[in-house]
Amino acid sequence: MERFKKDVLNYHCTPVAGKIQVMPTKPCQTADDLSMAYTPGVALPVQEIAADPSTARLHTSRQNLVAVISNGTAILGLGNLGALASKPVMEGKGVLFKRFADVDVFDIELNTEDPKKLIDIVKIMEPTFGGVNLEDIKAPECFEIEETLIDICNIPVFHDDQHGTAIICAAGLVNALEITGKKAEEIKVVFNGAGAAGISCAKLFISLGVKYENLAMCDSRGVIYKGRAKGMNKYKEIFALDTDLRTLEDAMKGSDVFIGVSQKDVVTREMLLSMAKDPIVFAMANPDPEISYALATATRDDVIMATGRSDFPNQINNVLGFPYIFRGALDVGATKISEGMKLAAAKALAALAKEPVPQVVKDAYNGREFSFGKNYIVPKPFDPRVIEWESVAVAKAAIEEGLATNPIKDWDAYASSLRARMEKFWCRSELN
Ligand SMILES: NC(=O)C1=CN([C@@H]2O[C@H](COP(=O)(O)OP(=O)(O)OC[C@H]3O[C@@H](n4cnc5c(N)ncnc54)[C@H](OP(=O)(O)O)[C@@H]3O)[C@@H](O)[C@H]2O)C=CC1
Ligand SMILES: CC(=O)C(=O)O
Ligand SMILES: [Mg+2]
Repeated sequence: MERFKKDVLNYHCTPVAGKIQVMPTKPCQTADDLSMAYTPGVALPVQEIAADPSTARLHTSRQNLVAVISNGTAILGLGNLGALASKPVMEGKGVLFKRFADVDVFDIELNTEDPKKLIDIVKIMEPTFGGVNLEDIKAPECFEIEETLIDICNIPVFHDDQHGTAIICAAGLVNALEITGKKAEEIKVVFNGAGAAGISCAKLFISLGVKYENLAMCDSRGVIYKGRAKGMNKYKEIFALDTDLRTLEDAMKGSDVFIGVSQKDVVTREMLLSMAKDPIVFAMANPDPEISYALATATRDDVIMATGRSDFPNQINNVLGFPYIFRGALDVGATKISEGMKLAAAKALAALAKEPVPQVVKDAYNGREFSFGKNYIVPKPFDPRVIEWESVAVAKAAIEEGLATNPIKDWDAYASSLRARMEKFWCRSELN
């Protein structure tokens, strides 16, 4: 552990501090270049944009630029540690946006817990960005912030902890159900965590067929039941059960699925043993899950076990969502990210997990073999096919729903452009 800590801090400190920088995309070597990049030449695109705002797409970096915005009130599962402390995570999101989907990011950490102030600041910044990714903003404020910004902005606004998480979790659930032969309409599901991630995942589970009466949601006070007075809000109220269950331990007995989006180590061996046959456990709290991978798999050999971490099988993490969803949305100039676009992303991920896995993916994971089954229910983040499957699905859904201001006409050319983006990060021979 000490060694890991040293390596991680060293990774962040050297050779330069932090994880991301800004690079020019045009030459600036000569006086002529300077005349074009800056004054007097720059006046010309200024006038073009003033006359027709849609040309900002052509003359500036806006359409490939996403704001990753946090106030640090729910940093991973570490809690409210403030805006400045959230910066390593937000820079990390920037790295993943770039590495996996060639999207540029400015990370912006805002020193306010006032939703109205945060909304006003983001709205004021709309001319700068092609999209806004809200991150690690705690519930319930995150819901009002996102809902309002979606209404008042003409660019996609997406709270990653809500929808990115829900999309991957839904893809994982669909495949885990297929492997265990269970049906969404019949399963008993326990959620631990009724915040940004929990509420959004639960809503998507309902649209996949899970029944409200079979979904027990818990928060830091235990089961959310009808009539509970303390620690409630209107988002939790939707999932309040008419039940005598009061604790997580009560809810776990006989359940088929456990979704953890809360805190580390809150699920015991006994709770896992009390679940039904072939339990599905997505313990997604970061950096440490609700029950460790080692304890869960040592306790039950019939468990399908997933965590949010990179170092165990089945990483259910929104890294498989936000880069590709924004890639598709930006490329068609989507004004919003709709339910249809989210569902298209989840279906694409679930389907890709059933395809044979190419060598480049195995190489990225020390030569390990992957095939669809209980230890491989969603694609790996280092799978260069995800961009084509997921971003294309999202772009198509945006067009079908009338949300695209710049619809794609030539899908083969679009697929080639996505491959070209990936060639910046993988060499061509690896991708073939
Ligand atoms: N793997 C992934 O891709 C992702 C994982 N996550 C993880 O999910 C967790 C929650 O994130 P997020 O929803 O954004 O945070 P929020 O702050 O919005 O919500 C946290 C929720 O967890 C509940 N909670 C806290 N402690 C406990 C506990 N001991 N037992 C039961 N519930 C508890 C809170 O209860 P109360 O309402 O009573 O305060 C609240 O409902 C974090 O660990 C985060 O890392 C989040 C996004 C993506
Ligand atoms: C992965 C992520 O976004 C989180 O844990 O908050
Ligand atoms: Mg997050």
